Amino acid sequence: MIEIHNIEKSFDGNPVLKGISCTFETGKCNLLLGGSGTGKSVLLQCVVGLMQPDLGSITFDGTVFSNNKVQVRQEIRRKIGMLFQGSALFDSMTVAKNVEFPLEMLTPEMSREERRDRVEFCLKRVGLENAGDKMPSEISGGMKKRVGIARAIAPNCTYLFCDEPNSGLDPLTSLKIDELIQEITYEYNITTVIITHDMNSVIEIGDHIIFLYKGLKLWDGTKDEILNAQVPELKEFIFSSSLVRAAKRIDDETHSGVASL
Ligand SMILES: Nc1ncnc2c1ncn2[C@@H]1O[C@H](COP(=O)(O)OP(=O)(O)OP(=O)(O)O)[C@@H](O)[C@H]1O
Repeated sequence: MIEIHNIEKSFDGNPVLKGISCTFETGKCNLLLGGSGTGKSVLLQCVVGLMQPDLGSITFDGTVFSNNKVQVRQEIRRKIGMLFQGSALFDSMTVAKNVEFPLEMLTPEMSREERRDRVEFCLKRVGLENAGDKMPSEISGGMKKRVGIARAIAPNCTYLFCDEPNSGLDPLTSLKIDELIQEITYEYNITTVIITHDMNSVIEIGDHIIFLYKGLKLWDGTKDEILNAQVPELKEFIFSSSLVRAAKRIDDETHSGVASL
């Protein structure tokens, strides 16, 4: 579990995170939800140590991360897998080499053969057992995301952070990527944090959703609770989704008997 306590962050005197406290639960898909510019990426960067918060603390399974010794921070960082928004694969390396890269960096004790086996296992796990020799330019956007996931889990991560894993994907591919992330989260009991503004993901995989608005946490709960949330800013966000509006319209019509006329 990752615990965030009263995180504040400003840029040039402009507050972006205004005292955020929340938890990311183990074995669950924790979604950071919110509109553009609400501070999701800044919060994620503070959590993974790419940015220093001005105030507050972050704890990974009981170990304080922020302001701790470099060695402790490095230990925690080694347990973090990242899936970047644009997949961020190395274009000059094959798919297999991309997945092997963090193993070379983080687990020098592994032999070349062990690394190869692990790469093979991870590529198989994400459904890309035959793509190891391909170059990133030869595969689709959805496959790139799968490679990104394989690379993130290769060093046996305990925490998986995904920055908008559905960006640039069609709805069906998005759904499959969401399902893959959820399966991996449950299978390895990892703490997964996903930045999203996609209501489809919320409804599909939102085990725990944290709604940010203008640097504040306004709500948290599950996918089963979100449609009944009584926070006006969240309601506005949810019902800006055409899909949710359409579903609500059908529901209203069904209950008023209009749909059967
Ligand atoms: N390094 C930085 N320097 C100055 N301002 C920054 C920096 N990083 C982020 N910001 C500002 O912080 C605010 C929140 O940005 P952030 O990227 O966290 O939003 P977001 O919720 O992730 O949005 P989106 O969904 O569009 O990616 C924005 O106003 C942004 O301009």
